[in-house]
Amino acid sequence: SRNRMPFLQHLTDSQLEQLALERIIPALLDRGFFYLDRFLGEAVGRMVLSQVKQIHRSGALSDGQLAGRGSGVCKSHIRGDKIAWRSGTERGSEAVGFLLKQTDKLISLCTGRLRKNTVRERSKAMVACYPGNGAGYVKHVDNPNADGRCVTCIYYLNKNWNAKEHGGVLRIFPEGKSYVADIEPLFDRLLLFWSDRRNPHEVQPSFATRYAITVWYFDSEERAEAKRRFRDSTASSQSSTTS
Ligand SMILES: Cc1cc(NC(=O)CCC(=O)O)nc(C)c1Br
Ligand SMILES: [Fe+3]
Repeated sequence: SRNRMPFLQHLTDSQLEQLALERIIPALLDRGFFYLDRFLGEAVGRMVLSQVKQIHRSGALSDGQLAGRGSGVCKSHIRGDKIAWRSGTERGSEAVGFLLKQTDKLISLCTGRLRKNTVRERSKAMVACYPGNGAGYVKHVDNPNADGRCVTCIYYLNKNWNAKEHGGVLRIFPEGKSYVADIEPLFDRLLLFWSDRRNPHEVQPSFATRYAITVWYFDSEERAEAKRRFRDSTASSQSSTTS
């Protein structure tokens, strides 16, 4: 069918392995984050972008949750992104599915050598769009309280992005380091970073439409422990209400 993916996978499995071993693992160990350009290649990157634009046009993107509990501040000043979750198997999201297949391979190559625990699970893909009204995303940590998320993986889709004019830079403040890392959300760029307190980050105000796809990879042990804590806490709260 027209939608069949041109399986010209940009990086072969052996290239992904070389990338993981020679570049990603050393960077994650040394600095805690890593990004590379031309992850999927022009053709497949464009397919992902066109599918994300279609998701946006179809009105499927909803307002991102508030970072702080409805603190009265106008919503768009805390988080201006509009989001939609995709597993990558939906009609019209085949290219997102292909991106996830590539990141799954890459992450499993990395975490197998980086962590004592395996990374077996991940979230769905979160398709995000900052509408370009000056909204950004306040400085935050993705996983401050051991909810299981260990690697944040963001794929950027913005052609001809000029940070001087459009803003929208992702600024990471690596814990304990004297520098910040400014990452422009460029087309076909993949960014990986530890999701915990090592990497507070913010999205600076964006003045053009800014698309990104984020997926979080879970450390199975930490995820299981977080679920246990959640079960205990809800059990105890139920017991208190019945008593
Ligand atoms: C839903 C959600 C999104 C994000 N996104 C970013 O940090 C922006 C990254 C970028 O687009 O460069 N972070 C958290 C902790 C949650 Br929750
Ligand atoms: Fe974040």
